[in-house]
Amino acid sequence: MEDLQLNISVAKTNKKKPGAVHKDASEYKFVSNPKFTGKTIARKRPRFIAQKGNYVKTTEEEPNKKVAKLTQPPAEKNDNLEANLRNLSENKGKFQGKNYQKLSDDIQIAQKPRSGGWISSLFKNNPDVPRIGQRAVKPIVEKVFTGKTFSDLNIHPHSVANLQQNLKLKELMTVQQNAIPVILQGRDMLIRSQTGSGKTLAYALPVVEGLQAIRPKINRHDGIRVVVVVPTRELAVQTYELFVKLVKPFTWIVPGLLSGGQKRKAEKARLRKGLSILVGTPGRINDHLRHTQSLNFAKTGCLVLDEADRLLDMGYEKDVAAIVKSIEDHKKAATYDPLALIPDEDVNEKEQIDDKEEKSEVKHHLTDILMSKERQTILLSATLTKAVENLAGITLVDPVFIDTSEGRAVVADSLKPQKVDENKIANKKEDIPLNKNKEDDNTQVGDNKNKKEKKTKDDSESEEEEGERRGGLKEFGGLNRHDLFQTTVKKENKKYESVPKDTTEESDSDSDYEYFKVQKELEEKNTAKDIKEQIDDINPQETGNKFTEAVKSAIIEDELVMPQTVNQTFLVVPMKLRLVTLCSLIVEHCVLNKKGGKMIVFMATLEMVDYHADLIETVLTGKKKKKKDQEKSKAKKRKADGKGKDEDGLESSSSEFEVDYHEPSEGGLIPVDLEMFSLHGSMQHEQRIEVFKQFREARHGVLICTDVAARGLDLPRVDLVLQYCAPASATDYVHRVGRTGRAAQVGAAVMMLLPSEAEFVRHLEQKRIRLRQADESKSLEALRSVAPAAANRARAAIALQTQLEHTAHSSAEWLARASRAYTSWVRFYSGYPREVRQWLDAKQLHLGHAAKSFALRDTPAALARRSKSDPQLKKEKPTNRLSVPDEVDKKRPGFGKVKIGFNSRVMNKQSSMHTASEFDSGLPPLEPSYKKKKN
Ligand SMILES: Nc1ncnc2c1ncn2[C@@H]1O[C@H](COP(=O)(O)OP(=O)(O)OP(=O)(O)O)[C@@H](O)[C@H]1O
Repeated sequence: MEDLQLNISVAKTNKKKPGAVHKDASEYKFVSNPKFTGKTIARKRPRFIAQKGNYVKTTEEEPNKKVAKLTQPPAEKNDNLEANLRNLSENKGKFQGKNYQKLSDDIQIAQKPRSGGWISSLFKNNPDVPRIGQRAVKPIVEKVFTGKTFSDLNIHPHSVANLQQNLKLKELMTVQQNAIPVILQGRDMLIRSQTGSGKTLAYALPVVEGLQAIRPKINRHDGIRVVVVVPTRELAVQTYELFVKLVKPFTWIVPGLLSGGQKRKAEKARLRKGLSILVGTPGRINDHLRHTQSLNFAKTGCLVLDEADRLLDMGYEKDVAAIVKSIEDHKKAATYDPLALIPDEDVNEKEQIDDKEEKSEVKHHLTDILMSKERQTILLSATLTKAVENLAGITLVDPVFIDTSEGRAVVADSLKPQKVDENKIANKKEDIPLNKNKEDDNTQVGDNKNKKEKKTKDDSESEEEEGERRGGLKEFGGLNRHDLFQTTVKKENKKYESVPKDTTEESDSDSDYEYFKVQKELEEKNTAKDIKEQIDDINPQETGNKFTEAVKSAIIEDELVMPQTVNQTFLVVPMKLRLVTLCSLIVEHCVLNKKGGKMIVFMATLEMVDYHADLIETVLTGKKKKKKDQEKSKAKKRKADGKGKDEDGLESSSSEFEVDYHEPSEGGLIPVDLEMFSLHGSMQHEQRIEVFKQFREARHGVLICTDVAARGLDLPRVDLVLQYCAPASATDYVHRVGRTGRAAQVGAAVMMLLPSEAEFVRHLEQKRIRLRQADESKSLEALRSVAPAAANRARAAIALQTQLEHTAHSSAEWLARASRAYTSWVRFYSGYPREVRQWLDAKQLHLGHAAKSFALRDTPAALARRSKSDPQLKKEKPTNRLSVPDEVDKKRPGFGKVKIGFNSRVMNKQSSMHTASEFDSGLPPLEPSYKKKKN
């Protein structure tokens, strides 16, 4: 190891009044000298020079003249430290670099602030904040609600009543109105609609409808009928919970959850007991496919890939491909079992009769598919990528593309090229319920596809004529054919409106039967004239709106749709002011806001999340922060190593720190009442789900998180999304912002940018996202309530920054966490994908200022040294650890043969690297990466 010459100067390196007492760690300077001779050399610049333990004061005018000899060193502790340092340098062989670092940290911690706090140069040398003029951007609009109700759909009245009474949902959302009838037809589908637009219900409701209609009724031992794959555990829990609510009236349908991090044994037992609907993360599902015999997809008739682009982005492509392959293989392998068609003996006679009648009345083709060897596949996302297009190409057969944004094709069907008068249809789609598939194009779907539609044709001549005229147009701008009877059916349905809230028995097939009878009668009553009148309003022209074309053009256009109810702004803040600005925005929104705001703060790395959540909570609320799990494991470790000493044998400092709140003097802070939550992919599973549930229930508070919370999560009442770190792509921006303004609620989104990053908004404008620059001068205002004695907001910010720095330097643990957070952010920053690097350029960063924004007082060089010696900071580059290594693939039965149809190179590797560390499949390591050598 390189020799180190440690020049300990007790003078501050920057200007200071002569004779001042030196208390800041930056006063010490460590100089590397390869020609180290063992001597400690005094430097000229400092006014206090260390000479063999004696402190000698010099003057600036006569630097070599000793004017006074201090009998005592400035502080005993510093003296010890200095002696330790010297000792270390002399015993260099015995110690590794981290020991030096440990001492350097101890020196920093030993420094106490002066009574007034450190003088912070927060407001000096900051770059000017540029004014980014707003360009005329016309955002793409998507109408959220349709004015139609669930009873307008051709679904079971118990479902309608359940939605109204238990889920409190009445009106149909656009995507639901468009997608549900098509899904009920059993068509494969790609759905794109904006965040918070109700996509989950758009597929979950028809799936439950299809399942409940199967006769004889399915039971949990029949096998898994529906598989729903989602990218994160929280989303899996959320989706599973929705299914639980939807199947309430149909208790014979059993949903189940497989998400990473849970005990495999419990999940195995659940699978053995049997499930009808399986919701899970791809890694975990695959894990069970390999290890759990009872997981079989032979009966699976529907596969849903939610947040499809993210599933591919996260490196799950192999797992997704393996799931698709398993479904195909299991279905093929399943032998035809004629006995299965014989009803159970214990089914009573009456039920058998009902079943028979209902069987002949299968309402939806989806029910047929769920009973057959076919498969329906549904892909969904608010944003599309080339990888999704490729995935669609592989997994979808004769698909329909539904895009709910205005001005674009509402529906693009792969079956017959159609030219649609888009504007007219967009205008008409809310008002005019249309009939769906026509006979002439149904033939292309396959014989078994549209039994119900055949019936429709018989019922209505005019529909057939219309179908011919439109060349079999699949225009799902309205409701299915049941809508045509909606008014009368609604009246008749009244008697079915109440659903037992706690249904423990199977729903009564009597009422089902009666309902179908009434419905049939009503259908018959409906005249051809009525239908024609309604359809005549639409006169779509011919040719040209095919699935692939529509998807391609949607991807090429690369325009993103944002909820119009979200007020989007960006705030340009110089680096040094970022942390205090963040605190100010939190206080303003969650403390000063009388209604009590609920906000999400997105950060780049899990180290940042952990550190900031604890630091801000400690300083703003004055609470002692205990990280229970960490503390426990540390306590155990300490016990094992010898009481109170760390691995270097040095006294370990307490990891807890209580903020000393002074009487409101100039530098004093008063604690505020604030609920803090943090969420990232490396948290323990139980903790992670607990935080998710707690924040979901909370009325106000702050969630600091990584992008693990950016997708699909429906967290009620979130009225502000703050992006503390710029997103890795415009798509990520959309999904982060999408956590607010859901279901047409009002929300706000603020993106914090550095002056060097300000032009990033131009990139978003190109995607038709419109943002307004917020006035940064007011962003610190809220801090005056935290530091009431401060003369102005700048003083308040300085007081807060001082306290933040003081806390960050209060123990070795804090300091290590701060450094880790800083280092992880620097690494993250230099890994921004190429598309955005011109605006988010690591070369533009001022690392010294950046350190300040992490409440650190070190120089970048010192921080780099610390990160090198930090055993906890992973040295290897972040890898896509969710994908299974190729060599492991080969060992899996059947897995190695999977041909990955969608080009994994298409996926943005950079972006997957960014997210890789945030997500965890919950899988144990497949093989130990190395074996420890025993000496
Ligand atoms: N018909 C409806 N009426 C009112 N609210 C609804 C309706 N359907 C769904 N919602 C609510 O809308 C919210 C958003 O729904 P959901 O989570 O399905 O959106 P999403 O489109 O999947 O969003 P993301 O793209 O972010 O995943 C949920 O709170 C849900 O309960």
